[in-house]
Amino acid sequence: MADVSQKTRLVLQDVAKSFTNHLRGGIHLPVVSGVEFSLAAGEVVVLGGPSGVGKSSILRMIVGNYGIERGRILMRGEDDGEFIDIAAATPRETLALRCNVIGYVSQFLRAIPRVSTLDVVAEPLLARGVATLDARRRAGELLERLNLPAALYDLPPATFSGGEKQRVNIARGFLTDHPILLLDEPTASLDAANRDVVCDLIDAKRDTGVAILGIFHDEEVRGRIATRIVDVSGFSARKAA
Ligand SMILES: Nc1ncnc2c1ncn2[C@@H]1O[C@H](COP(=O)(O)OP(=O)(O)OP(=O)(O)O)[C@@H](O)[C@H]1O
Repeated sequence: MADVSQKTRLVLQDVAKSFTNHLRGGIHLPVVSGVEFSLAAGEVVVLGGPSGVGKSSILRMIVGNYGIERGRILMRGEDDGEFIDIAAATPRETLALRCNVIGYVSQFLRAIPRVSTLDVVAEPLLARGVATLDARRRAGELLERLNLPAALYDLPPATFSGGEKQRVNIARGFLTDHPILLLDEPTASLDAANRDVVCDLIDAKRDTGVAILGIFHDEEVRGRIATRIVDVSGFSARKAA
């Protein structure tokens, strides 16, 4: 059983995931089993292990995008608060957790047609009750910090370059103050200068006591930001296969 202290924000207990491909005669693909670790406020834990071992699947289970086949994923937003098990949460509870407790920067931005960049970034703040003008101002400041040209703010990000879309996605995820933040390869398409900005943003979040769990293939970024590495190979359900 993973350690639980006052500062613990997230606990995974005996979590397993496999996929069944119904288009291929029900082929069963085990991915991870016995996943067990915890994450505390002020930590930056990086999931390690080779491609395909199950790192993104773990993040997607934590955020409630993938069903959890076995085990518990417990989370809470404050010291000594009640843990909620996302494996047993109703859709309404899952949405509330995403609004208030857990932020997620996915690998790719899901652009909504016709919505401007500024509004895409401001949206999670609006959902938490921040006034429109204030949310848009804060969105603009963060986009500026991420060196996105101001001429792009009023355009929908659908036609942006990979690195531009990624910076919009990062701004959207970092603008709110969720106590847990999940990052799936946020620096993959960025140049060195913007990678540095994202590392600084991660450091700043950690300093305010956010619990951060991420995937970073870039060794230099990992070395700079990680306070601990959890090697997912140890939970590979295929190791015996
Ligand atoms: N929705 C899905 N349906 C079927 N199989 C899936 C699905 N999502 C992930 N997988 C499979 O689960 C395994 C783990 O994938 P995952 O993306 O979690 O790995 P990863 O460690 O994040 O890899 P990478 O470092 O390459 O991003 C892979 O074999 C992948 O094909």
